[in-house]
Amino acid sequence: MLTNLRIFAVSHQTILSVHINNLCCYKIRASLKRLKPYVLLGRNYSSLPGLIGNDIKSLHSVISPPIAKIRNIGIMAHIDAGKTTTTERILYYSGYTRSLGDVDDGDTVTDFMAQERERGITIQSAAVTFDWKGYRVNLIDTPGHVDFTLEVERCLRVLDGAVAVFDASAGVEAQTLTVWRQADKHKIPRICFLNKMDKTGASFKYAVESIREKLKAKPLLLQLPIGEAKTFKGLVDVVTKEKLLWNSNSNDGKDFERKPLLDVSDPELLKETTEARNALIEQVADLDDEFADLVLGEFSENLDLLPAEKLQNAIHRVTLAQTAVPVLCGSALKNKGVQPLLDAVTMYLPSPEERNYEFLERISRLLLPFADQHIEISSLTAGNIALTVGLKHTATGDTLVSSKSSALAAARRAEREGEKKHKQNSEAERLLLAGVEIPEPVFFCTIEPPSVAKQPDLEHALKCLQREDPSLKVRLDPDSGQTILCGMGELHIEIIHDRIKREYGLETYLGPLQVAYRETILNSARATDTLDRTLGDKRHLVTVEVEARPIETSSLMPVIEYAESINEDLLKVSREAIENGIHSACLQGPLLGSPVQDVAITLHSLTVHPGTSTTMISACVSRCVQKALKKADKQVLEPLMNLEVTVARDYLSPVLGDLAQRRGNIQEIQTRQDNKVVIGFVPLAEIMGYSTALRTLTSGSATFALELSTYQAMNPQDQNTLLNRRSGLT
Ligand SMILES: Nc1nc2c(ncn2[C@@H]2O[C@H](COP(=O)(O)OP(=O)(O)OP(=O)(O)O)[C@@H](O)[C@H]2O)c(=O)[nH]1
Repeated sequence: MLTNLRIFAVSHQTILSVHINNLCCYKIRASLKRLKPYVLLGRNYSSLPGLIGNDIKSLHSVISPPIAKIRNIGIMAHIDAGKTTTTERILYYSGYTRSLGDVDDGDTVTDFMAQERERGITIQSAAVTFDWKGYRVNLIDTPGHVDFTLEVERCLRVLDGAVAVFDASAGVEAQTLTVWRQADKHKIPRICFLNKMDKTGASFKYAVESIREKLKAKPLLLQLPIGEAKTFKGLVDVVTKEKLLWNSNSNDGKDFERKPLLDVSDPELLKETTEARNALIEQVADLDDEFADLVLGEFSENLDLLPAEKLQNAIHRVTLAQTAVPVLCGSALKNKGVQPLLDAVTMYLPSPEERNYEFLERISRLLLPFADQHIEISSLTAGNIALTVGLKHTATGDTLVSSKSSALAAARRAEREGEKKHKQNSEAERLLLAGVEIPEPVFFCTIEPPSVAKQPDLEHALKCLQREDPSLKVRLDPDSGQTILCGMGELHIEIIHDRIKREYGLETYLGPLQVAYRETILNSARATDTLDRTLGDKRHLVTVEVEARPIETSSLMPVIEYAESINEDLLKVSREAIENGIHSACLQGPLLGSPVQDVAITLHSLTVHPGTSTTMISACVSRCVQKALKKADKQVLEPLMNLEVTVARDYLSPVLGDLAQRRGNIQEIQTRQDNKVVIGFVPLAEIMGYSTALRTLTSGSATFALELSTYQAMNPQDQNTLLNRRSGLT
């Protein structure tokens, strides 16, 4: 009986606020735009179980579980490894959904932005909450496409653990490496799931080796596959020495058989499993002293007697310490191996308590996310993930606290505790969540509203989009007055364009996509400048002398130095104006108007007539710095990308030939089953539209991943071609 439930809808602009995790707001907004109804519950939860019929099964998990029973986990992987399919299976087996969603049919729960369903990829992270065997799991599905790295980073910082999903036929792929490094940075315990064991070319051994070699991680083999590729039909649980077989007549994989391995029925498999278990025990004992004591003492005579639970506890500790990673396998698509994966999530990944985070947040309205539904709750225990609405100034990366004084008190307490323990622990115990690292956008293009009257609407839409996605930058071109969008890739900008249309009803026009170049100088140059202006009866007079010189360290911000002769008092009052002037000059280099990097600016002299405004000082310094930059020998820097192309053997030559024409620099060609993996560098300018070209060259059989490596100097010939093209000479 659901009479106490109310349905409400909110205008999408009010849903821009974010809570601890920032993750779910987009989803609300995307759904609201599609006018989905939202379920709002009253505040008295004592009667909740009675209220909820079996129709809304997942609402039972509204009741807060003890913190030890909470798991905040993310799923991360290379594009197309099967994250979304795995998530869908998880939701189905946990009883959260009633039918199996399919990415290929576009009806998954977590990929619910319209573009995601249409393109079959994950762009924004979806958070869903479900229960599994008495545990509350908050699960965040993260995007795999390189353009959306920031979204992944934003998720990782609130996770207590993660499941890394791999395509068992490909092993560790480029994007997995990037995400793995991010997870290392945030010290997130992980387990690995080797998915697609049913696929032709799937190899458990190969995938495990690539985890060892490429991720430099110690894999703990908790399962062995029974069969591979077409013959894959189940798994062996190495810890418990049981055989798990999925009934081939069952469509959804819900039912499977778990039987102890017996000498009479499976002598070979039992032998292999015993060997794997002994190896696992040895490996864990090497990493965990408490377990080593057990193994060397009580159970040294017969490891078979060592209870599975003791081994599981030790694996949990080792996973938490991140000295090794449990490895499991299965096939999400063929509905095999997902339930044991869920068991492993609850068994081996930590609770928020074990991760030592503390939250203080007190917010007026809290909502629990259930993908397409959001339920208002009165309170939430630490470690959970929730949404809040109506905040006006909070942006991605912020930490919310109830008051400044409580934040200060908690920070002081954390510091004291940090001092009491080890110094190196204090970072983990820091109260404030670290902000997200925002990657520099490498592409830009102009964006225009359908009419001048719509410019304010466009500005509003861009402001909202930027608050949720700091990797999107918007600036105004000072010369043309046009609005410029800067993003992470072609797809990123295309999606933003699409969202402005769908969510804000604005048909905008994009200019051609351009590469974000940078500039630097190759030698030192000095310049002097004087600004003398009389405004009303006030004379503004400034004279400056500056020197610009190249520096070795890679820095987008100019290093600012002052000569000793500069008057201290004058510097005190005008330092901010001087630095503003220098920064604004370095934003627009003399060659292409691109940001200038790797330079130091020294102020050699400064004279200011009394009464001169700081704005005039800024303007004079800026003009003088630009003069100096212009005098020096200049160099264009272009974004250089790491490229990894996986291609069938037969198509290797055309791919290599094409990359040579794109100024590609091949570092290595690896063999991966029947495929070749080409690893190298290529300038971003040459790789625009590459997905279409690659598809044509290889009849659609190749995939590729791109990641910004660095900014490199262009050779003189390429630089001349670019400059001539920009000035309209060619
Ligand atoms: N053979 C096989 N194919 C699978 C399996 N799991 C997923 N796939 C297929 O792989 C493709 C990609 O699956 P997704 O679940 O969308 O992968 P994803 O990692 O979420 O992709 P992004 O959201 O774009 O990062 C789809 O065509 C799936 O049907 C599996 O276990 N076996």
